[in-house]
Amino acid sequence: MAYRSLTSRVGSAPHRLTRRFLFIFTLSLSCTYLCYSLIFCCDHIMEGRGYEDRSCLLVQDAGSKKLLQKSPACTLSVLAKEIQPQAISPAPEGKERRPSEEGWSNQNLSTRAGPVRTTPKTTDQELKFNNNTTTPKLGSKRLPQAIIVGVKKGGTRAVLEFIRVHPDVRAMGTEPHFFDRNFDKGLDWYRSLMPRTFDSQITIEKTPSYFVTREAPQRIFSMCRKMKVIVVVRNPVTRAISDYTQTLSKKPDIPSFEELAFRNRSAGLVDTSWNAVRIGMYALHLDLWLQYFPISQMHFVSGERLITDPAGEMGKIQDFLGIKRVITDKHFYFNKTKGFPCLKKTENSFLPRCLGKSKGRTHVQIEQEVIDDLRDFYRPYNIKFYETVGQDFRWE
Ligand SMILES: Nc1ncnc2c1ncn2[C@@H]1O[C@H](COP(=O)(O)OS(=O)(=O)O)[C@@H](OP(=O)(O)O)[C@H]1O
Repeated sequence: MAYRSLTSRVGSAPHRLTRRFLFIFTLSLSCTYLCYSLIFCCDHIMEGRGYEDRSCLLVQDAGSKKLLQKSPACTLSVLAKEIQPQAISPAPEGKERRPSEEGWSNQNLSTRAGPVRTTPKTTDQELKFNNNTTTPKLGSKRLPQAIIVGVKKGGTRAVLEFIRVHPDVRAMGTEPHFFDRNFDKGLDWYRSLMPRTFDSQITIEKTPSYFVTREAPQRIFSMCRKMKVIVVVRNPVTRAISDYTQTLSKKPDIPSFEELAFRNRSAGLVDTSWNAVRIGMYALHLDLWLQYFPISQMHFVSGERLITDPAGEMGKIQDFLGIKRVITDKHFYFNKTKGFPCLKKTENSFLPRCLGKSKGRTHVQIEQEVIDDLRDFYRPYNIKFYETVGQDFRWE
């Protein structure tokens, strides 16, 4: 008996040791597993939809370019889906399609439903449309985030030349006419024309005919619904005379301004089919743009104030673009010979520069009576335009 209890006590000591060892081993294994699971789980939280959605929302909601760039993956995905011009069928004749109307979603504008619900994937299409041309030192060619859409003879060249002095803006020098004449050439063609930019810079182009091109708002919207649209407007009567003066300088044999402007002069019937007259009916054209873009996404520059107070107008443009007010009155001087404000230095040179000879021409002399009749004709359009824009341009 004494022997049995002795052996059982002697035999249980290593047994207990083994059990203790097994217990500690199991405990440490469990701890390791728990830690691993926690880390593993966190990884999944970071990659989960909630995170992606938030980064996409930045792109969707932010008007500012800087936010766009903070979530590049989403931006790429948004761009790739938005820009497929060949797939956009024209709106039915006489009826512009509103973005909210049915059927629009079939036109590769799936981003309206929101990239927020899409897991960004890099497809061949995306690679094609996105920054695969990036060269770290030179930047990359990007589609514009802001466009000066008009108006012809409003002062669009002055705005472009002034804004490109800003270090955060790069502009295409010539007019690409993509959304009117060259739309068939496709977005790759359009983008290839753009200057190289860094992430912090805005790409901008100007084509004054866009404002009066029926398809332009829809096409621009389908490329980038967050596009910042700039319109430089000028007294429509002066604008028409400026337009006519330009045409006359190229074709000296055209009929007189008066002959072209009126269908029946004595009855005071204005010929609205003449482009020089039609362009100045701003309220009509603006209606089409407002079917796609909210007024807050459009900025209207006074062509008159651009001459009398260029720094003031440029200040407002910089605010609209969400960039620092770098261009101030220090950048301008009034050139008495030219009769216009000029830049003290430009984007590429420290020398002063005025716009070319075709900007600031002496206008053809037009009878005061003709001017008065045209002013009367434009009055209702102007008033409607002031009301819509919320600015009085004082053309009366
Ligand atoms: N700083 C400065 N220098 C020269 N010209 C200036 C300037 N600011 C505005 N303007 C006015 O710009 C008018 C030409 O407008 P656009 O550049 O839009 O013309 S175009 O549509 O690109 O042909 C041009 O019209 P005209 O005066 O009729 O020639 C100018 O009045």
